[in-house]
Amino acid sequence: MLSFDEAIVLLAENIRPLGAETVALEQSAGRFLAEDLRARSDAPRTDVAIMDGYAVLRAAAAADDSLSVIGEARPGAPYKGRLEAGEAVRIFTGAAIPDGADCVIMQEHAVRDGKKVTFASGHGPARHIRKAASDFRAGEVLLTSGTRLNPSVLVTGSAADRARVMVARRPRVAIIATGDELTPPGEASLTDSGIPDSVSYAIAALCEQSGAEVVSRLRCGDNLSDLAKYADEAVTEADCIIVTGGASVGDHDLARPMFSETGLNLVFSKLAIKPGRPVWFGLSGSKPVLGLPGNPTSAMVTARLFLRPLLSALQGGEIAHELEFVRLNLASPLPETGNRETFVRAFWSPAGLMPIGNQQSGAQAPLATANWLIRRPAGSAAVAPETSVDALPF
Ligand SMILES: Nc1nc2c(c(=O)[nH]1)N[C@H]1C(S)=C(S)[C@@H](COP(=O)(O)OP(=O)(O)OC[C@H]3O[C@@H](n4cnc5c(N)ncnc54)[C@H](O)[C@@H]3O)O[C@H]1N2
Ligand code: MOO
Repeated sequence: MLSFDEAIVLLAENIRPLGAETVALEQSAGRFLAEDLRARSDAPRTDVAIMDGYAVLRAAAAADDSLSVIGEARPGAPYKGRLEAGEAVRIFTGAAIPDGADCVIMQEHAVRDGKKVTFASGHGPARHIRKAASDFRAGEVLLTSGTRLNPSVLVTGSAADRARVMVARRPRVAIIATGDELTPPGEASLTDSGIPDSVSYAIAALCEQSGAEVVSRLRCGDNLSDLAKYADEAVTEADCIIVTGGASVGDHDLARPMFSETGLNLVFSKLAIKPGRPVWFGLSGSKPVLGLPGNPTSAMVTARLFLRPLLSALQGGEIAHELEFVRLNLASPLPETGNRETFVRAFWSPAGLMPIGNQQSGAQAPLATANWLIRRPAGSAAVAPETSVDALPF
């Protein structure tokens, strides 16, 4: 069986970015940049005040000197003249420092009397000036292609002063949940033995969160001709197809056979990981098809490990960026692992990572609490609390 790392290499080798389009900046949130974004001007464009107060020539503004207030500087409305010794310009945070000034004295230290201002001693050595281009310079690359425009990144992107940006096309995803037993949530208890389809909703949410557009989400019983029809439609309408369940070896596990008419080049199936061994990946023509195990915990773990990187790569993102494990301390012991690399579900507590009690692949309730995956190599010995482990936000 292939390892997780080997499978990720194969995934990366088989995904090509979908292409790009230009959108208005206000439509770019959550999208992946498909160009390097360069600054159009320096930021700040000039030296600016970082406090409300008075711009002065510091050497000529000793305590109790009375200075003439010769004008005002506001952000976007600079004082146009030149300031001489003995003069002050009323200034507000963000305004350009007038020529001749080298310091802003906060208004809390000022006593204003008509056109005159004096400063009490004790306003300290700070000049309260942000230097021109101290944030970035004109022409500097602020964001590189492949960067996702999350809210903070959008500040940087907007500051580059561009109305339109080139972004990766959103992958159109079709989700097919397989299993005779599945019902829409709200209907299972009305049947004798149905269970709510809990996985496809979560997978759809993960796709949307990862920048994709879910164009269809179907539930289908274990009937090969129906499934084959859905497979064909999905490959026609979507850029990427996700199948849940039916991944294993049972007589009713039809996730791969359903693509036999449409065509499927299997890239990997069955990995030496726990949970999620039956996860599989292939291409139908050039379109990626990812099969997730039906067990809800296995489905979500494999979606985190493979679906997120896959959707990111379709949008020109870095797979490695989606799989940045960090070292964190354990709050409680972990038992030895078996012969599969193991991704332990855990949550973060003030004492460190706390593995969830129920580690079964079919568990659903713990998914409400687990927010980290601890990665443990196959054949790891038991470890004590305080040990540091590799962990990935889940
Ligand atoms: N003889 C073997 N049996 C199994 C093997 C194996 O290697 N040999 N692998 C086991 C492992 S590991 C897993 S994981 C499961 C997953 O297999 P499938 O992908 O075929 O999953 P299903 O059989 O379709 O379903 C498993 C389980 O999950 C429930 N399920 C399925 N879909 C959903 C959904 N959308 N929402 C909620 N729950 C769902 C389903 O009812 C089953 O209980 O196979 C082992 N078997
Ligand atoms: O590998 Mo399956 O996901 O444990 O139960």
